[in-house]
Amino acid sequence: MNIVIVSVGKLKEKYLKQGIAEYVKRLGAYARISEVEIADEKAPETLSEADMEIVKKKEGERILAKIPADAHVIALAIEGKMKTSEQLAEDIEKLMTYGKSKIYFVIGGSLGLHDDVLRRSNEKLSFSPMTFPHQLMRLILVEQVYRAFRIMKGEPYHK
Ligand SMILES: C[S@@+](CC[C@H](N)C(=O)[O-])C[C@H]1O[C@@H](n2cnc3c(N)ncnc32)[C@H](O)[C@@H]1O
Repeated sequence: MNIVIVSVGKLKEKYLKQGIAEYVKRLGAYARISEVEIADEKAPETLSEADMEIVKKKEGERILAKIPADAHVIALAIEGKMKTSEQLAEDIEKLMTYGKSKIYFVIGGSLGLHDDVLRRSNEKLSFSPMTFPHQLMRLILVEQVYRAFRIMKGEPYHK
């Protein structure tokens, strides 16, 4: 299974880099995991609605250019569907059973994901109704994907 995490913007915080690197290393025992960083557009607080749309559109085009046609795309979106960790594990296992070998998780930038990306996605996954910073979201996601593989394999994982 190839897991790709596509996210907008460069990861800056050292503590996040270390945390993500640790879970990527652990996940390596179960799947091929890679990260793709998309350049972000400047998004000052003063942007009009139309300018925000342009920012998201440009970032969205860059995201879509990285996604192959046969990928199963899971967009992270606050308004998406919430799942338990066990459900995520079950869903990844089902995708593997149905021969889907590429799962692309997509995390938006500070303004979120453009509708074109949401339309391309096969599902929208929410981690809660709260808004998380996109860089922190990467760490939370990679931990949950690792947890999913541990659950799938029936291996012990602290609750
Ligand atoms: C700072 S948030 C963007 C906030 C933006 N106002 C919106 O509504 O999408 C950046 C990205 O992190 C991800 N994200 C943040 N909180 C999330 C949550 N609770 N569930 C799923 N994804 C989330 C989404 O991919 C989002 O595009």
